[in-house]
Amino acid sequence: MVRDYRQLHDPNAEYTMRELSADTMGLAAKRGGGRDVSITDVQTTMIDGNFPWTLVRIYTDAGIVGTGEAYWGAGVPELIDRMTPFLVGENPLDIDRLYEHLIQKMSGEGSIAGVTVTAVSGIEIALHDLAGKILDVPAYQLLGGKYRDEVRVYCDCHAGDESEPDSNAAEAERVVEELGYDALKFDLDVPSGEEKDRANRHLSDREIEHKVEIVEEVTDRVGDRADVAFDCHWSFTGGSAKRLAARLEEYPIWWLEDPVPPENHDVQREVTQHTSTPIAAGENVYRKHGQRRLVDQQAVDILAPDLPKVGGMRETRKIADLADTYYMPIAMHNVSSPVATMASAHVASAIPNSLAVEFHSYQLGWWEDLVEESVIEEGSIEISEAPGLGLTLDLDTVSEHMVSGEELFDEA
Ligand SMILES: O=C(O)[C@@H](O)[C@H](O)[C@H](O)CO
Ligand SMILES: [Mg+2]
Repeated sequence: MVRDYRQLHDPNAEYTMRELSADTMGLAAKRGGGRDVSITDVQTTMIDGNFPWTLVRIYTDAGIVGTGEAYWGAGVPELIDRMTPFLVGENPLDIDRLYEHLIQKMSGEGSIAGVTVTAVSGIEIALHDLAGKILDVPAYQLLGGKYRDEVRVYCDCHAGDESEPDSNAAEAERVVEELGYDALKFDLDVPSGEEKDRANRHLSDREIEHKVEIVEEVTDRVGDRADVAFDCHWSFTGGSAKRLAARLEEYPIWWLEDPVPPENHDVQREVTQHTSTPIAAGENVYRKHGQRRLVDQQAVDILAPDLPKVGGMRETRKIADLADTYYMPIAMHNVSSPVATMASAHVASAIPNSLAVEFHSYQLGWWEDLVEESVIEEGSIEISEAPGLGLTLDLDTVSEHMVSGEELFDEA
């Protein structure tokens, strides 16, 4: 016999597991859904975008298909192929259990933990899309409902338009005025002179002053209209990062990102605690277990997990809740197609502490053509009430931009 909350009120009531699930099935059926669904297949295809975006589709015996996306990485489609037998026959609504199941199965096989988590993330997102469609609710409802109808998006302008002498400032102005963003990011590790490689380098004060100039030009030009972050791509030593961050304290910057390499959280913490310049990091850290240390150690001011890499939608929700116990905002890193961008937006809508979600592909004319819906407008994403992620893949555009040798998905 199974005890449940009804037995607290009616001690004589007894329900078996079968009766309980029949009850739940009845509720779902009334909503037009139904719990009696099994996974039949999982397919992937890769798009030649800013990165090789890996789209994932989960097929079911109810004819309902869920779409997700994994962050790029070597071997991700192969890993997803290896996970498919662990999913076939399972109920796609058991998202948390299936997530754990895959993590357990795949680590048992000795795969590289990081990329395996990336592959699981793509599946986890597709399960949310699928569950939303089965239950006929938008994905944010599976995560606790909405804090906000619109999610703020910041535009990663990379290194600016390199044909312009003051390229960052000119591009900042263009993106604010023509594209309607009020939140931007620029690279601050653009190679110049001897700074050729992206490693953890010691910076001379001359090099630091060059970076200060970039920050000054951009914030002078758009600082009254836009928040601007600067990304260092984990390039500097702790000592140089501290000196740079201290120098930037007088400028109105949103955050300084990844000044030091991601492996050593103690160095990250040292930099963050040494300066009033807000420090963000997190895009290279996996699962709540990795992110927990950044939070607990207060090693960052702003946490920047990448949803289709860190473990998916529920994992990001859990990480956001951990961060919230330290009043720490979440600025989701995102370099994905519209699929994982929309997954990030649903989570950003459902968590209390979302600051903004990144958009990395403003120079790629066909990014939005991958789906039938409009995604980003005037620097924000409106969360739709359509079931699941609320997106329909445009298979013609997918096929046009597939990495060579990839196969198109089966029709739903
Ligand atoms: O925060 C960002 O968008 C960057 O760190 C990108 O992920 C990086 O340039 C990819 O190699
Ligand atoms: Mg970054």
